[in-house]
Amino acid sequence: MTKIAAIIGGGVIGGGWAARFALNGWEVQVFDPDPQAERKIAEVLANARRSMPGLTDVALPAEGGLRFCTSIAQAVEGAVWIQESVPERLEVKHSTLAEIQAACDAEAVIGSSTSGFKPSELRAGSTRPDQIMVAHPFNPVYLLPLVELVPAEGQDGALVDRAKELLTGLGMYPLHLRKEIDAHVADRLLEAVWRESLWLVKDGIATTEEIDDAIRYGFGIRWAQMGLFETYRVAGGEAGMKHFMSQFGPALKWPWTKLMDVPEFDETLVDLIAGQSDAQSGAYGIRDLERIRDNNLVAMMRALKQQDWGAGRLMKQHEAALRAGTVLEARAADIDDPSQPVPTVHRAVPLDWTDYNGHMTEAKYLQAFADATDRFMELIGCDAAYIASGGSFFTAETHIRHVDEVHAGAVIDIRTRVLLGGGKKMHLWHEMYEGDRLLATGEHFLLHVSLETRKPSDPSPKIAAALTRFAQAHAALPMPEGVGRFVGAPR
Ligand SMILES: NC(=O)C1=CN([C@@H]2O[C@H](COP(=O)(O)OP(=O)(O)OC[C@H]3O[C@@H](n4cnc5c(N)ncnc54)[C@H](O)[C@@H]3O)[C@@H](O)[C@H]2O)C=CC1
Ligand SMILES: C[N+](C)(C)CC(=O)CC(=O)[O-]
Repeated sequence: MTKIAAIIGGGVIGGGWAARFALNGWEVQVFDPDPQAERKIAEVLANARRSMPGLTDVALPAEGGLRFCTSIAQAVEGAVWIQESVPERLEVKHSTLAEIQAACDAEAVIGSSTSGFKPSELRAGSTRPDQIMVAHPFNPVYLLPLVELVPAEGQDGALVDRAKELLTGLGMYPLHLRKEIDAHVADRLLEAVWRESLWLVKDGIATTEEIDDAIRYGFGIRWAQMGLFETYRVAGGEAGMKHFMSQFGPALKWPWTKLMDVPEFDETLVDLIAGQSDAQSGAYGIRDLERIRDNNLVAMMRALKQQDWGAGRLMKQHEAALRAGTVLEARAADIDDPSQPVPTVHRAVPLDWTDYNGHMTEAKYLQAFADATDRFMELIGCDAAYIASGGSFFTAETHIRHVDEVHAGAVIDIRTRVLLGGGKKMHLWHEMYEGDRLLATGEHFLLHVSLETRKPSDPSPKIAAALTRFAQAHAALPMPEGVGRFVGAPR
């Protein structure tokens, strides 16, 4: 069943939420009185379409529609999730929430993006206070998985569980805060760093660029993968956290910090910071910086995914959920009709698969075809358990033809045919498509081997039977154009 999300306030954060929902297959209804909102959301969505699908190695669901509404009442109609992202002023939040509740389904979740207000403050004067909770995201909402989910004391547990389930379904990480507090958890940390940084600039100790360098060349990278406490545990050496605390704890009482004071936010400070920021980053437009940020975030999260760690582990779990129940999960025996080429890859082109020519780079064609081969091997029973028992296939020869271009964010499908399958031999033909457009073909000859002797050997009877089943069925198909081609340069 199609799910509907209402986005009330479509600025930086509302636009990010709209993209997160739409790219996960939800229908999105937006209300924002700003005449520029449609244009701004279209730009955020374009960035999201380019970057977000590359987080997983399985394609996201088909994108949901985006509809701009002329009133809050129209936007919340039929919505099971309503995300309020209006400016951070309590009276604006209150009037918006009242308008939402006057029209929305009583069962819908109302999440507020507020960076600082407590849910009890948001709910004051509400007709159905139990429906409202804080769902505080991080910019860019379409890439960063964290959402601080802050219910008020005594809030309906079933609704909180439903909220968590829906957010998890969007590939997000709901961090359920047990107690409400001003600015939640993450913003308290960020505010502390922000305040101290303002002091460092105001006092002429460091420029905005030097402070950014202090973060991005060092502890920022560390934080992205282990956070604070785990990082410090490691820094305690073999004796761990206790040693770390006894060694560095007393430093907290040294005059290192001005964290309790806020520098005067006068014109001089604003001009000083803004001027340095212009000198540091003014050569780029905001949309350029957004794209640079997105490229880096996707590459970092994909690296963490490979390590099965932190935000990367979450991406892996989301990917498994996307794969569940699709043909990409089937086994050979589950494929009713083996007469057609088998779908082996269904994914988007990630940003880091593209090159200086602005399209998918050649090495990644081999990776995509290798993934298709791995998937086909798994399908016929040559899975991790079989390989651990000592048998596998080695590729002996590969021929790739690049037929057409493909760009970041595009969904590609690979369909695989068996040209020859019998005994030790497996001759595969992969075709890569974007929709109906043929992008590339891959022809691969593989031999079954014993991983002990490293020599060709017969596969298990089960694998042989599954391979033969496809080979015989595919033999009835016309021979694909390009089979057996070589690079025919004139000599
Ligand atoms: N910008 C950030 O880094 C983050 C902001 N937040 C929170 O998200 C919320 C929104 O912040 P931003 O998106 O940054 O602000 P923004 O200024 O970019 O967007 C606010 C949008 O709300 C619209 N708006 C104003 N009154 C409205 C109304 N009555 N009904 C519907 N829309 C209305 C405005 O036209 C504007 O497009 C705030 O509560 C903020 O604390 C949360 C996480 C990060
Ligand atoms: C600056 N801010 C308080 C609005 C930031 C956030 O709320 C979260 C973020 O994305 O850093």
